[in-house]
Amino acid sequence: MTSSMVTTLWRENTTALIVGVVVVPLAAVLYSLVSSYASTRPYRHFPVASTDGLSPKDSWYQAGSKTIAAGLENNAPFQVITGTGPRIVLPNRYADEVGRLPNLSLSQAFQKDYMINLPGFEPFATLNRDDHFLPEIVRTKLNQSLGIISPDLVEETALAVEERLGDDTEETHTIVLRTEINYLVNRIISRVFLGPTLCRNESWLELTERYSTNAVVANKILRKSPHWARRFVNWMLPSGRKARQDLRDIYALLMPEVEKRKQRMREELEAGRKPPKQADFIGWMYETARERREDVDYVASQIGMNMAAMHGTTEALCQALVDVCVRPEVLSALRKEIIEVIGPKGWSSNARLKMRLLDSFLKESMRIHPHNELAINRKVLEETRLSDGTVLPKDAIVVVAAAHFDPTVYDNPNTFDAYRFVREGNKGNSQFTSQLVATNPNFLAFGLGKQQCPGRFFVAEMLKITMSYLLLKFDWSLVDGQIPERIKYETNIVFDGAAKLGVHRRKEEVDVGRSEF
Ligand code: HEM
Repeated sequence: MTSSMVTTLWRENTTALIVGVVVVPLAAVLYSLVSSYASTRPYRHFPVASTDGLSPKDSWYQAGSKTIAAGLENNAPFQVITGTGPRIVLPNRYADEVGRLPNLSLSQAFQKDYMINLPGFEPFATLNRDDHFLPEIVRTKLNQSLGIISPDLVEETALAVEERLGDDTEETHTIVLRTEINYLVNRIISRVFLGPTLCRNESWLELTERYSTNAVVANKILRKSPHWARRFVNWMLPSGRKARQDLRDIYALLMPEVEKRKQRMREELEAGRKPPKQADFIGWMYETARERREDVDYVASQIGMNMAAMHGTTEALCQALVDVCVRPEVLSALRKEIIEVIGPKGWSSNARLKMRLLDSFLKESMRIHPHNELAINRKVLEETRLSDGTVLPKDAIVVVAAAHFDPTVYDNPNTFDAYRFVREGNKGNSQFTSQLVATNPNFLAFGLGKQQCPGRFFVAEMLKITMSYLLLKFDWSLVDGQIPERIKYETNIVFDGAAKLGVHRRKEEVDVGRSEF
C-alpha cells in the first residue's frame, strides 16, 4: 500500500467516524428537538389559558379543571398547553358541529397521547388504528350479538359476585372498591370477549389488570417528559419495563388460544359455513381481517379492546355504588323497580328497557361525576373552517367542553336527581333521547358524532345486570362515613385505588340469576 493510499484510507475512515459518531447523532437530536418544538408550540390566534399565576403547562397539570374554567370565561375557543402539546378547547356550543365534521379523527388524537410508537404500547396502537378495525367490530359484531350475550352476562355476574363478595356472610365487610369492581368488570367483559374458560383464568385477569396499570403509569410519566427523550425514558422507567414484561407474558398465555380459534374460524369459512352465532372477539377479528385482507396483532388488539371496555365501566359502576350509599332514599325505589321487572320471569331481552329509573340513575351518576370534563377529543386532518369562521389549523388537537353543569341546560345542575331523565323521557317524544345510551351535546360521557362510543349499548346492559345483582343481594355503606375520594389527573377523574366501601349480604326478594332470553 502506497503512502497516498494510506492517507486516503485514513481520511475516509476519519470522515466516516465523524459522520457516524458526531453528525448523525447530532442531526437526530436536532431533528427531535425541532419536531418536539413544532409539536409543542402554541397555535396562533387562540388565547392560552392558565390560572393561579402558574405557567400554562403547570396550570394544566396542577389545576386542570380551574384552567378550563378560566379559559371558558370568555365563551370563545382557547388553548391549553398539555404534556403532549397544545390543545384547542371549544365551548359546548360547538359540540354538534365538531361531532359531525368528516375530517377530524379520534384515533389520531389518541395516537399522540398514548405513545403508540413506543414498545409496550402496542395495545393502544391497535385500539387507535386509522382504519377503525376494533370500533367497527364493536359496532357490527358485538352490538348485533347483544341478544345472545345477555344470558352470559347474567351467569358470569352471578358467579363472579358470589366468589368475590361471598354468599352467606352475616357480617359487614369492607372491600377495596376499585380493585373489586375492576375484577368483576374484567371478568364479565372477558366472558363476552373470550368465553367461560379464559374469563375465569386468574393469570389472564391478573395480567391484563397489571399491564393496564403499569402502562397507564408509564404513559403519565412519558407525557410529562420532553418529546425527544421519551424513547429513552420509556426504556428506563420501571413501570415501562414492567408493562413490556406483562405484555410478553400475555402473548405467551393468549397466543395458543388465538391460533386455536383462528383455525376453527378458517375451517368454518373454508367449508362455506357461517361461523356459529356466539360471542368470540378473536373469531370476529379473524373474520373481519379476512374480509379486509389485513394483518392483525390479535393479542395486542384483544388487550386494547379489554382496556377500552374496562376503564370507563369500572369507574361508572364504582360511582353508581357510591351514589347509592350517599342517597339511601333512592335505593328502595331502585330495588322496587328491579323486583318488578325481573321478579315474574327473570331477565328477558327487554328487561333493560323497562328499568327506567335505574337507567336515569346511572345517567345522572355519569352526568354529575364525569370521568373527564372534556370530550370529543379529535385531531384536525385538514385545515377546517367552522360555521362561525373559527379556523382549526391542520394537525391541531381539539376538544369540546361538557355542559353537564350548565344551568341553562339542566335545572339545579349541581343537585343529584335520580329521576331527572325519567321526567325528561315523559315529555313529548323524548323517551329515546333521555336514555343512558343516547348521546347529544348536553350529555357527552360517551362522546358524540361519528366516533362516539360504540360500546355504550353493551355498557347499559352490563351496568343494569351488575347493579341489579349488587343491589338486591347486598347492602352498601360508606366506611366511617367517608365518601371515597376521586383523583384528578389533567381533566381525567378516577377513584382512588385505596377507596373502600362496606358491604353486607342481604336476602334478595327474587332470584336475580334467573333468565329467559
Ligand atoms: C361506562 C363505560 C364507557 C364509557 C364512559 C366510554 C366512553 C367513551 C368515550 C367518551 C369515547 C370517545 C367518543 C368520542 O370522542 O366521541 C369512547 C370511545 C370508544 N369506546 Fe367507549 N366507553 C365505555 C365503555 C366501552 C365499552 C364497554 C366498549 C367496548 C365494548 C367501548 C369501546 C369503545 C371504542 C372501540 C371506542 C373508540 C370509537 C372510535 O374510535 O370510533 N367503550 N368511549
